[in-house]
Amino acid sequence: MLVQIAFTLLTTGLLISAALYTDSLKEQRLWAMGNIASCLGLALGAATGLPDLVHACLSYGVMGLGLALILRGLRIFGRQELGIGWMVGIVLVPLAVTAYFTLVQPSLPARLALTGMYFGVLNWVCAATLLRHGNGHGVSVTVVGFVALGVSLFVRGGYLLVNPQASDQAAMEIMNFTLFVIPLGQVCVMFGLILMVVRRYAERLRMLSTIDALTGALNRAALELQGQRIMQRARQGLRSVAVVMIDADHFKQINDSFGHPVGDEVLRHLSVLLMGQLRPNDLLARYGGEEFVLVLDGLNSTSAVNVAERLRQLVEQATVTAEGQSVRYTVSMGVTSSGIHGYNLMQLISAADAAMYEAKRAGRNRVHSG
Ligand SMILES: Nc1nc2c(ncn2[C@@H]2O[C@H](COP(=O)(O)OP(=O)(O)OP(=O)(O)O)[C@@H](O)[C@H]2O)c(=O)[nH]1
Repeated sequence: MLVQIAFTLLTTGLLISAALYTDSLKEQRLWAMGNIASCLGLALGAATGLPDLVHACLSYGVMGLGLALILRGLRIFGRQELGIGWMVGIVLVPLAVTAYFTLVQPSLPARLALTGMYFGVLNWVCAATLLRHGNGHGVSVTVVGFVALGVSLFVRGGYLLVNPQASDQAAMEIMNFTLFVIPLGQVCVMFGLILMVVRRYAERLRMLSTIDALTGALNRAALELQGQRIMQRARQGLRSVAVVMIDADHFKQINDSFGHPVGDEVLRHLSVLLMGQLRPNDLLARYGGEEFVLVLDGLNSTSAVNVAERLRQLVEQATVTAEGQSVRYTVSMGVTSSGIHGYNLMQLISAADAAMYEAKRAGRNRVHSG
């Protein structure tokens, strides 16, 4: 048990130290607190000198709290919540079992068996929660750990319930099995949780480095990287690729008349509207202040002009409401494709930009191809 506590403390230390260096994840803090509570519960279980009921309630209550915190972290990891009511319930069940089998119908084996089986089931609930809401190596390792912990706690509790006085060979084997599996399960859970945290931070970093914070569209660097890939795949598959440059008309006037925050809202609106119309392989990127680029995989210039015209009309018909004001705006678009300028992304962007300026010169709120 000492090794188990030492290992849990070590991994908790890792979770906490990672939290100190970065803007930490809420689930990471909950898992760290849950681990500390579990260790404390285990240590209290081994403590002596306290009245039996107090000793058992403290130990099981704190262990229950540890698992409730870990389960809450797992739900948050899966973008869900676990209410305080559920957490209190999770802690109260082992307390009620302990009180019943100490005060009402005293039986140490029944108490140990039922609380063990209960903690086993809670570990399975943790595994099921993760399986429903997560994926990746970290999740697999953690699920294996929770399942192993659940099996060993449940089997040990179940055997004790059926054979309260057993001290035969089978009892020894079950004890040896659980003594081997529980620390192993704990190791899997701890490493799995750390892997899951690392993956979340990697996802966060990738988001920050590829997504434009204001509009949610790709940023310019991501456009260049992902756009090149689309070009390459399209060239190999002998498909056409179209590029559309989109620029909000008289945007300076919108900022000047309604204020910068309303201008920001207009940009967000445009981005959401465009994203809602894209197919999975298309790209939308914010190219500059009020300029966006669309990369449309598999479209030639004629089809891309039709798409652009439909988008232009959608923007023209929309009203943006922000800061208590209603704003209508229009966009000018330039369209080109690989059929005219080849599969060089930067060349296509620059041709689409030139076509867009033609649309501006011709009076704005229109689509030009070039
Ligand atoms: N609100 C807001 N404004 C921005 C942002 N980025 C750039 N702008 C503004 O966008 C405006 C662009 O103005 P211009 O380049 O003159 O273009 P325009 O007024 O749209 O005129 P045309 O393109 O010729 O129709 C500038 O006033 C920039 O300050 C942003 O993130 N938010």
